Amino acid sequence: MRTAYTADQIRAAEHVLMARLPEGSLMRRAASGLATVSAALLPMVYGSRVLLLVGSGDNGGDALYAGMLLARRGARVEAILAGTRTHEAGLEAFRLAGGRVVGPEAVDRADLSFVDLVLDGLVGIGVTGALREPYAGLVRAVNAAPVPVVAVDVPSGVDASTGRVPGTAIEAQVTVTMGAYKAGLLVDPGAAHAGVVELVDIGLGPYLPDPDVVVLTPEDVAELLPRPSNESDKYRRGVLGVAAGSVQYTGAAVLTVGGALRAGAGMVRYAGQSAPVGQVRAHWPEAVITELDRPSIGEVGRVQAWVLGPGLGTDDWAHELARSVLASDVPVLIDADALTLVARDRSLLRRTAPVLITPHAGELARLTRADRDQIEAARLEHAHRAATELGVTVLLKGSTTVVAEQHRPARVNRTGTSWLATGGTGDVLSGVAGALLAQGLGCYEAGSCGAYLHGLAGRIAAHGAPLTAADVVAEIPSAIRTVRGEPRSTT
Ligand SMILES: NC(=O)C1=CN([C@@H]2O[C@H](COP(=O)(O)OP(=O)(O)OC[C@H]3O[C@@H](n4cnc5c(N)ncnc54)[C@H](O)[C@@H]3O)[C@@H](O)[C@H]2O)[C@@H](O)CC1
Ligand SMILES: Nc1ncnc2c1ncn2[C@@H]1O[C@H](COP(=O)(O)OP(=O)(O)O)[C@@H](O)[C@H]1O
Ligand SMILES: [K+]
Repeated sequence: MRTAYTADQIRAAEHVLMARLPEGSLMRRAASGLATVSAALLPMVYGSRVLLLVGSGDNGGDALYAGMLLARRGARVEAILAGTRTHEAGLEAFRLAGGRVVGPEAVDRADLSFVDLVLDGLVGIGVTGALREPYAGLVRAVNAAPVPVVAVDVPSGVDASTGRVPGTAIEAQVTVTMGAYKAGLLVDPGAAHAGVVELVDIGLGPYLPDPDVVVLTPEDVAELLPRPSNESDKYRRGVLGVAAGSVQYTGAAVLTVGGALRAGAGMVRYAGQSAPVGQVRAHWPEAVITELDRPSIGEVGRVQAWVLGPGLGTDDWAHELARSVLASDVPVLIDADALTLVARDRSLLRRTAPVLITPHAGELARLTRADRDQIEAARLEHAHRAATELGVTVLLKGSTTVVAEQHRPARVNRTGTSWLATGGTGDVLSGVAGALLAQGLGCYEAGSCGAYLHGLAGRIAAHGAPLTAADVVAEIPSAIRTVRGEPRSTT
């Protein structure tokens, strides 16, 4: 499990560690890691040109000490001192090693074309709000130039705790982060600015509290995924009910059922009207089907969980069917049209069995009456707030998927690909996560493992080219084999 923390958590841990060490030793450790990563990005350190952007705080200090180490190895290192102050000891050490201070005009396009690497040490976990001048102008100039950038600790302009980017922010190829991952490096929009994140161990580990954010590894997912045993039968493995699809949206039913079957449900019971029933029957003879003549699941038979909503419509029939599903005593995953129904009628959420909702930012905006852009800018905060306010587990979809539940670290998933931004892939995710719920995983585990597998299946299906939602369904078994470390094909 990869764990990540807020700026305050990091600061508190650093404080304790620093009190036990001689002054400056943490910064020396940080700078040494930074110089090592930077050197590896240069074809040859000796003779290469490195430009440091140095801000007024310790982030600038890290950059200066790393610049000192590179200068000692023969690099031509220059520093723009952008702050009103500069880390004094760092600057002295930098100068003694042969580093030169230059004016801000060094970021002119012509000058940058001679630079092999920029180290961004303007601001780290100490940032507040949007980057101010002259930092913002320097960052714009560097972003516009074709020069690789290593961000020190956090890309300047990214909020380390939340991943918010309230103004300009550096676009780094690599971010060398000190002591522990910052949550904002793992969540968009911040993550998109960070590039590859390299962690430098400065000995902070024992002093860190419970994490704010967690990222699952393939090993974590493999351990959490249910696996049939000798005693298993289709009922014991988990039966999922699917209430999805309508006359207008028959495909949603097919995709949800497909996602569920491929993700290992022992059985899928599909309940719907005649049009989607015909389609589901044609595509998935494995599904057990109840054609509904009234909006009730009374005749459907026992299930261990429900998926409610993809393509269901929002008319009175759909509303009644939603009420019937939510009146059951098993976990329910609520998606798509059913989220619109819940936004209109919150009383639908009054139940004791668990609820997992799987909105994209627009759907969450409707549910919580927040602004869509604000949700996308601060995904962690909004997912957590919705989980607390609604008393449910929230899986917020998008380029970074966030799974939030009250009193637990947010689980962040980035296995996906932007090729997944196509109609119907969300229905597949509902089927996958629903199947995991039916197999006995809690909402938090089913949501985070479902997002992981769905994203990975999308990546395998896309392979650098457009995909369809049906392709994602087909690759779910490959994704499961991949996390289990089994060969993808036995042929
Ligand atoms: N404390 C330590 O011993 C260690 C600190 N480390 C480094 O120290 C950094 C934190 O240092 P600081 O606490 O000094 O904070 P920073 O260096 O991150 O930033 C603080 C400075 O930035 C300015 N600033 C804040 N927001 C700004 C904005 N929007 N526009 C322009 N200027 C802004 C502030 O006025 C302040 O001078 C970490 O990110 C890391 O790089 C590492 O060396 C590890 C050890
Ligand atoms: N830019 C992106 N990068 C990675 N994954 C994405 C991106 N955009 C969308 N996705 C994923 O694609 C799926 C789209 O779901 P959704 O918005 O519900 O679409 P639909 O309703 O058409 O099925 C979600 O799993 C989401 O996380
Ligand atoms: K920085």
